[in-house]
Amino acid sequence: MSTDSEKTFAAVLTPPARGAIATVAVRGPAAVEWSDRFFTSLSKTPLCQAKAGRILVGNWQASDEDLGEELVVAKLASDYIEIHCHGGVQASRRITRHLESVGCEIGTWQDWTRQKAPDAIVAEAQAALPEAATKQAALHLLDQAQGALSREVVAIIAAIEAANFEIADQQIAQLLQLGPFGLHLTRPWSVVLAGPPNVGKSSLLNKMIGYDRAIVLDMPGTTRDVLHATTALDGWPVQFSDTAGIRQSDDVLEQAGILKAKGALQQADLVLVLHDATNLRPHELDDSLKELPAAVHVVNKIDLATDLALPTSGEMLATSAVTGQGVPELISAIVDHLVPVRPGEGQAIPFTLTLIEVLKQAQQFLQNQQPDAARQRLSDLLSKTSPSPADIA
Ligand SMILES: Nc1nc2c(ncn2[C@@H]2O[C@H](COP(=O)(O)OP(=O)(O)OP(=O)(O)O)[C@@H](O)[C@H]2O)c(=O)[nH]1
Ligand SMILES: [Mg+2]
Repeated sequence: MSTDSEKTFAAVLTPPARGAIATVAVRGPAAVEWSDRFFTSLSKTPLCQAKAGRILVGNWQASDEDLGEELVVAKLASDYIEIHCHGGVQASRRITRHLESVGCEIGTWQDWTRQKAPDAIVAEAQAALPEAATKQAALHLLDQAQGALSREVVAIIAAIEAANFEIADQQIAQLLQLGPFGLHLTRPWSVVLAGPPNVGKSSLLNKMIGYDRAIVLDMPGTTRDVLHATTALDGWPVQFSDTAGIRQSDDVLEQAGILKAKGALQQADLVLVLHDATNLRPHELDDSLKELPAAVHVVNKIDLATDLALPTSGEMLATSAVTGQGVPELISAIVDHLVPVRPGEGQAIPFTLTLIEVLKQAQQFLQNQQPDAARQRLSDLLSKTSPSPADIA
């Protein structure tokens, strides 16, 4: 079996979608030789004779029958070639097929990133970066891609090796506290709008996202399926789900919608339970909407109920989906619920389920007086030869 330093490896670095240009990168001892088998530059300079840093225009052709493709090849180092061909899927796939036919290993851009990253956590962060839905989420992932979490794990290993078990335990606990936040760097928070029919759930959704995503009608039972809309609140990615009004119903279709609505409640990070200011009946609320683990109660349509006396407890907010009154306050309340603690710049954050799981295992080992096992578990996280964090779970 060839080692990483012996093998020649290629990957398409651009997304498999429409685009003007696609880039295939080839690295390894045979990168130049194998590219030379297919590429003829206009100047007839073979890549093996070109200096590192040269960019050559030419033709990539597998055989005389093959029409070939005009493209650009950059020789970035004696073992590193970048081929810039036409965009889309087929042109780049043709090139990787040719390279594969002469023995080149083909991988994904994530494999490419993994190979170049200094450790497995950095590699995971680099692979996760394109999944970040907002700039703010991307900045925190960028910190991890630049080694913030790796350095913290190294510090914890050092604390264990120095027999500072209590400090190591605290450091792991601090990281674990940020776990739920870290998971949302690549996956939006889920906020579900729920309540009785006709209270204004769909209207409020539309108001908060700024466009008409859901149908609004003065008719109870308008929304049936669960509708999703993703947005950013204060820079954090949030997926809203609008649901069918929950009530007793004999209508089979409505019942199906209500069942879906109840299912959505289970997946939510936060539920906005809506009430109608013109018809406040909190005691008649369906059981599924009582005692939710995370809920904000919202009295909507306050523009129609000017003499309404609202409880001032702060758990009840008042809005008008028509005038927008109370909507900024509601958005602030949502953000405060979802992101109560905001990590600082450069802070270490575990950002995958596997990272969190391994940290928990290491903590458990420490608490069971098995420091060697804890240290090993943490070292595995960094190691590129051990299974990557994504493979461990
Ligand atoms: N005046 C006023 N009318 C509102 C407000 N919010 C919603 N409405 C009206 O109330 C009616 C019902 O609104 P929807 O948004 O469809 O209510 P819903 O809760 O989604 O209803 P279902 O999908 O049937 O459960 C529509 O006529 C809206 O225009 C509000 O804040 N003020
Ligand atoms: Mg609706």
